[in-house]
Amino acid sequence: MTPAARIAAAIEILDAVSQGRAAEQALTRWARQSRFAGSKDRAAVRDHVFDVLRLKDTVAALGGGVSGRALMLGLLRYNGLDPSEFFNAQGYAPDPLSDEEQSRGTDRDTACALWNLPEWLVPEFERSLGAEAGAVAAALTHRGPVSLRVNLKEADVATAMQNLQSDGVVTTANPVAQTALTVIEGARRVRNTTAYLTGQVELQDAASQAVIDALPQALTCLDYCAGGGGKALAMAAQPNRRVYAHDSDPARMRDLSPRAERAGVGIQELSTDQLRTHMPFDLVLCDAPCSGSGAWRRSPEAKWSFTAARLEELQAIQQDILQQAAVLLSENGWLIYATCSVLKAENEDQVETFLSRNPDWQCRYQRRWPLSENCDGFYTAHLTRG
Ligand SMILES: C[S@@+](CC[C@H](N)C(=O)[O-])C[C@H]1O[C@@H](n2cnc3c(N)ncnc32)[C@H](O)[C@@H]1O
Repeated sequence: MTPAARIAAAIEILDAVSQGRAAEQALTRWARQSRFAGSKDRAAVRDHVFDVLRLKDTVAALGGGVSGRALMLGLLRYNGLDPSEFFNAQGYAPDPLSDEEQSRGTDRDTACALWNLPEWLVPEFERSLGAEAGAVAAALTHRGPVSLRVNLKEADVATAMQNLQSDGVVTTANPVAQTALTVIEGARRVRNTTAYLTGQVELQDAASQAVIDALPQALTCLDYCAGGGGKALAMAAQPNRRVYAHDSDPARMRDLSPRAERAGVGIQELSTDQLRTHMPFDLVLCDAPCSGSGAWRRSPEAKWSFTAARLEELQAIQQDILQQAAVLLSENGWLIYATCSVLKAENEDQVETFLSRNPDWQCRYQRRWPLSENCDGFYTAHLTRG
């Protein structure tokens, strides 16, 4: 496909998204109907769609509208490219720009100053992040790094890096966590490398790894909200831990067992009923459902669909999870709270609410990882009784 044909495809997909189709679904549907598109074409179209979704307000302002065509026009202008080189009707290129389209669009400085956040969220962003709020909003408009976790049970960091390199994946050490690597070349090859297939590395954000690095020593560890098991796997790769995994929706753990097998670690899955027979645990990790605001550059649609009502609903779920998890612990056990959110409402406020309702508990440690070029935004707190 020519670069212009890829833009035409992105326009079609963005129109489907604006009619309510999820971006992933719209991309898959387009790829199925476009057998001529190779893997590089699919990747380029996907990048266009996600770049637009990250920067929707800015590119809508630059393109003078919210149709797929206006958004792509805005993205080209944002990237300093001449739209008439792509909008020229040659081959599968989009139609040439009308006079009106040529003249439409806000000036660059005004468009680029937009925060690209839903308006209602800006005050909570400012309350949560203070002087950093604008910078974090801006960071969410860029692509996130591809990060790997070295599974120290299978390889040391240097060996994993060498093995990746021999399969065309170049990495660099990521300072956020001792096991973290950032992929600087060959990201699309990671899943085919021997290092990945033999469990030496896993895909995992560096702050997610740092949350596990920061955990206190404890033998029996329950990942109460295990989902796909990223954190359970990272815990199981550490020495002297016996790891259990639970999720209120057990179907979300379906990948855990093959991933654990590949990593050469043992993790026992527990249903909600089985928790009672295995308690008390020395440590319970609550990687709670959240806005995902620290990771919105990876799922930019979620940024635009997030509502104040959903935030309230999540806060109630997060508080319930902390209460449910607390009763599963031994007397001196560690209750660990974590989110990939940058919002105080989901982080510090939740810990405060829990402590006010449970005055015999204390917060021993808390840390926020700011969203950066190295990692997503994350938060964790370690709580104990007394
Ligand atoms: C942020 S995700 C977990 C991600 C996972 N820990 C990882 O690192 O890959 C949150 C998970 O919490 C689960 N969940 C939601 N409500 C829950 C509850 N009341 N009890 C336990 N798990 C819950 C969801 O099904 C979801 O899989």
